[in-house]
Amino acid sequence: MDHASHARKAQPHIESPRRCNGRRPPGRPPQSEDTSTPVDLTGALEKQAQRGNANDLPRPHSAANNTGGVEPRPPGRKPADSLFDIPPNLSRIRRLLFECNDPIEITQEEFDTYWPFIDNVWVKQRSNASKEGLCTSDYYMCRLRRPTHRPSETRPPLPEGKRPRKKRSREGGTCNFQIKVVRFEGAYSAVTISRTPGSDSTHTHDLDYSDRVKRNSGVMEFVRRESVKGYLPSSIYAKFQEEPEKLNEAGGRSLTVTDVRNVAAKWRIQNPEVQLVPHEGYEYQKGQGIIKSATANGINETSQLQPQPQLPSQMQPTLPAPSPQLPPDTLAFPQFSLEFLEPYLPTLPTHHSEKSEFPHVTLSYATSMDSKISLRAGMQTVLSGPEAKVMTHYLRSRHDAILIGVGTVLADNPGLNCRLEGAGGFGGLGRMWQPRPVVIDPTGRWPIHPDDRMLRTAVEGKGRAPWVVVSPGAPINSDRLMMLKGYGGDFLRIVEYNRDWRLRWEAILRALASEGIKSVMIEGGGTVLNELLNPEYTNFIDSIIVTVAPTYLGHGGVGVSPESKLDPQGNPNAALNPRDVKWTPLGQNVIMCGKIRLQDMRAGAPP
Ligand SMILES: NC(=O)C1=CN([C@@H]2O[C@H](COP(=O)(O)OP(=O)(O)OC[C@H]3O[C@@H](n4cnc5c(N)ncnc54)[C@H](OP(=O)(O)O)[C@@H]3O)[C@@H](O)[C@H]2O)C=CC1
Ligand SMILES: Nc1nc(O)c(N)c(N[C@@H]2O[C@H](COP(=O)(O)O)[C@@H](O)[C@H]2O)n1
Repeated sequence: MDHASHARKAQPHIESPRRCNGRRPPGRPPQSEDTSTPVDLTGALEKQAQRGNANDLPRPHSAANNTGGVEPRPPGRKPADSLFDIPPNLSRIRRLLFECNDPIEITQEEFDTYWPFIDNVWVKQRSNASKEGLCTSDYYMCRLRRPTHRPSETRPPLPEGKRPRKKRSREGGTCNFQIKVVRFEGAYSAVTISRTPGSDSTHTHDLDYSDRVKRNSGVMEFVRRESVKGYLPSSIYAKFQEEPEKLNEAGGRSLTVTDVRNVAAKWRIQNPEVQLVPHEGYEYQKGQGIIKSATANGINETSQLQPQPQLPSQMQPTLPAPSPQLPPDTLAFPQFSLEFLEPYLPTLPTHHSEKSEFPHVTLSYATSMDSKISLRAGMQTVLSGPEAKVMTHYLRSRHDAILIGVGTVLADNPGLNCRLEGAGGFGGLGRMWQPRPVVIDPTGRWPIHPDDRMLRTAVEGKGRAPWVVVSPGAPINSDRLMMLKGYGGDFLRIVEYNRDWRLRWEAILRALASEGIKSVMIEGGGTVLNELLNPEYTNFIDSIIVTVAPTYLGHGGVGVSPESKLDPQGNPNAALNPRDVKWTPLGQNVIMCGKIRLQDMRAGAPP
């Protein structure tokens, strides 16, 4: 984006699946099965059924007995009028990828086609990459590994007159099912999916239960594609319900109109002037919602799944409607006081807030005792305990933007959203409390893929899509531009450099302010923090909130340490001393808060 422009009306770009040529990767030993042609999913399904370990899986239909499972058409095409382009055998392949009875080897293209329809089942735990980057292993655990509720003794007492909410516990308790997804890239590309040694052999629940807990991104992508055409969410929802077998096959049986609204809201925010319309043959009627037009088929047929007829006001229920089930990664709102943070935070916005030249800047990161923020560059390292993590998400909710360098995106694949209960997508409306992720990527190193957590988070209505700060020479072709814009993100070109051909932070911060960002929390990584802690930039930093962990990560870690400073006599001096410092223990961590800026450079700010 030209940083003064707000034109974000691009149509979405759907990436085509990557191709592979079926060759074995160099240096990889041949396996007992012939892997020179990767096992195709339907073939794997056949084999499982023949070995008798496919439980009650039906054998694949042939074209002759195709009663719904096999689609006699290639993926990526859909019959006229259908809102779904469902790949062949989807429901059975979803079950295969859910059960993971035997290791499965598939092509990258098959993985890209089917994984979005089953990703709701899994939560990624960690990734390992080989030295050459040709092989990556991603470890996933079943999303239902965690319990739904806290034990009652840790729950705070309810205010007087409030009835305890009925909490359903998880079907079958928690689930210890874990898988490993190994990808070989390069000339040959293949993906193997297998259970990890520590995994249980089955889930404690069925696939339908996972689908009820969370919608998969394949289904949400169908919703997004329809939303960007400017249709009313209730109309999209009604249209989906017209194809129940397709919706079920894709795992979307539990799709709600709220899910559709959340996806549509993202596009709507950027296109407020567009008048949303029902689909052709539908109309909106007060009190009835979306109904089929009388002209459509000669009858005035009310859509079955639409809002209930309204009750007269005296009959409206007095209790609030039960909260929809929150996503499993929701963080409970802190029950401990975070008051100590207040002096270091941006002031809460008012209607009269003036536009400043620069936003309030908070540096916030977690460090070891030896000032390392990760074990090594490119490796995500957890340093915050549960309480400090909740604090970080609270801090995210208090800033308009969260900024990181591209090194951190590539290392961590972060969500950069606020997952506190009550934030948008976690029980809150729209994008309430959700900050804008900002990535400094001057040379366009981030490939930007729909599977990236920041994009997935945006699609799921649980965060905003990122703005990517680039330099003028960054390779941004129209596909990348359209894709990022399609998700609600954008590129921000900065043309001011310092002596070392680095982007000037004043320029980045000024551009963010001109886009309406009044506060930005900078999380890292090492390169970004080390630059900003130098005297050249410290007058742009308002405060610093550091989570200190009781560990030494050692010499190989990514360190945070500004350049040394000398006094006028040439003797070494402390590089930076934060002011108004406060230390607060929080669980296993200690939080250090301090102020950095000496004079306020922001236009209109008091001296
Ligand atoms: N514990 C914690 O709280 C946190 C830890 N981390 C960890 O930090 C590590 C990543 O740190 P690191 O590798 O240093 O990466 P960074 O995230 O700091 O990104 C560095 C890259 O960002 C670009 N960049 C940053 N500033 C500028 C600028 N002024 N002008 C131009 N480009 C700029 C450069 O890209 P280019 O090279 O393309 O020019 C640079 O190489 C990861 O392991 C991550 O897990 C990250 C955040 C928080
Ligand atoms: N506060 C804090 N503590 C840690 O221990 C960390 N490793 C980080 N890392 C930062 O948080 C990002 C991950 O965010 P999501 O949970 O994916 O939203 C990561 O990219 C770092 O910026 N922070």
